[in-house]
Formats: sequence, structure tokens, C-alpha cells
Amino acid sequence: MTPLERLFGGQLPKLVMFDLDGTLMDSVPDLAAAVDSMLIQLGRPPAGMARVRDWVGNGSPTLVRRALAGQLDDSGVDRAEGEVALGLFMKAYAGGHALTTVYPGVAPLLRWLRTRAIPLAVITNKPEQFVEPLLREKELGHFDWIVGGDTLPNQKPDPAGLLHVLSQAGVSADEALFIGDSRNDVLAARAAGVRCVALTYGYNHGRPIAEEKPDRVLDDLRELLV
Ligand SMILES: O=C(O)COP(=O)(O)O
Ligand SMILES: [Mg+2]
Repeated sequence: MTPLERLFGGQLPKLVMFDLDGTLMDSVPDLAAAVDSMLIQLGRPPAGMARVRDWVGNGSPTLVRRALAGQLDDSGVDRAEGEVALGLFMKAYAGGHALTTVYPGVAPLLRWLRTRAIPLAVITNKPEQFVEPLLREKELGHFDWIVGGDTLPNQKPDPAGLLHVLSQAGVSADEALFIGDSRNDVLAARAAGVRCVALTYGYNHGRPIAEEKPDRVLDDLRELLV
């Protein structure tokens, strides 16, 4: 029996939902390039990858506001300035994703799940317009449902995206798995009543993901299979 089946009392889950940034793909190099392009256009110094890595996870509007603030707390940022900056960021990020890479372990797990006809979803705080093109470009294959950060009124840590996919799939919460890398993923899964597996390699505002107490912490998605 695989660790994945062990997590479900010997059964396979009936639905597996994935976070995107920091879970399926290391997207920080392109996100940081777009953030820095925005900052430079506004006459500010670039932030660099290490800082952007700690700011990812609450969607692009928040990422941009954090970059303007130069810190995680974006409460002091002017609303209008945030919107101008978001426009610059979105344009720069739409320019390409050549630096984004798929983590090892992702393709083998997806193949294994698809072989068993388990429905798959992506639930990300990334703007929806970027998600499908990115999944296609990185050859991650078909996902049955995609929810972006602006698809529904509320994004993670709100469980709305997970509950939406559960209802579309006709699957109950205890038959589904959510796989993510940040506190927002663990909170959303918990609020939806869904088991949560979290990856150590992703982005969690600079804190170890184990502190958020997901059901399992993994260094590589292949650990679900062996
Ligand atoms: O765009 C973000 O802030 C991160 O998105 P994620 O939900 O895929 O980690
Ligand atoms: Mg993430």
C-alpha cells in the first residue's frame, strides 16, 4: 500500500487538488523578474528573488503591494499606487515564464493519479489568466478544474475554491486531498475539511511549513507513492 492510500485508510482519494506556485512549479524567478521590472519602471530599486519568495502566496495584488512596501505588511501602501503597480506587474509577467520550472516528483505523481483516473484540480491564488497557459507550457497535462485567485470572490485561505471543486466533482471532503506549500493552503484545506499534504520546498513567508501542522509534510511528491 502506498503512503497516499495509507493517508485514506487504505483507499485512494477520489479527488486530488493542487496549489500551483511553490507546489507544482518554482515560479519565483519569473515572478521576481516581473516584480523588479515593475519596481524599476516606478523608479525604485529591485527587490530580488530572495525577498519575493517570502511575499508570494496571497495573489498578485498583494505581492505587488508587498513589493511597494518592501515588506510582508502592505497596510501602508496607497491604493491607487498599488493598482498602477499591479498593471505594470501583470504586463511584465504576461511576457513569459521561461525561468519557471516544474519540481521533480510532480510529473510522476500526476502520471500515477491519471493512470488511476483520479480527477485533478488546481486551486491557486495566481490570477486565473496565467494558469492554463502555464500548465500547457510546462506540459503538466489536463486538470479537470482550475480555480485562480480571481475566479471566485474569495481566495485561499478561504475554503471557497476547494468547496467549489468538491461540489463540481460530487466528492465529499473526506475523500479528497489538497497538496500545497503555504499556510494559506493548510488553512483552506482545514476549513474545507480536506486532508492536506504540504511540501517543504515551496514558499511559506519564510517559515517552515511544518509549523502550520498539515497532515503530512513531504520533501518530494514521490514520497506519496513509495
Ligand atoms: O500567486 C500567488 O500568490 C501564489 O499562488 P499559489 O496559491 O499558487 O501558491
Ligand atoms: Mg503556493
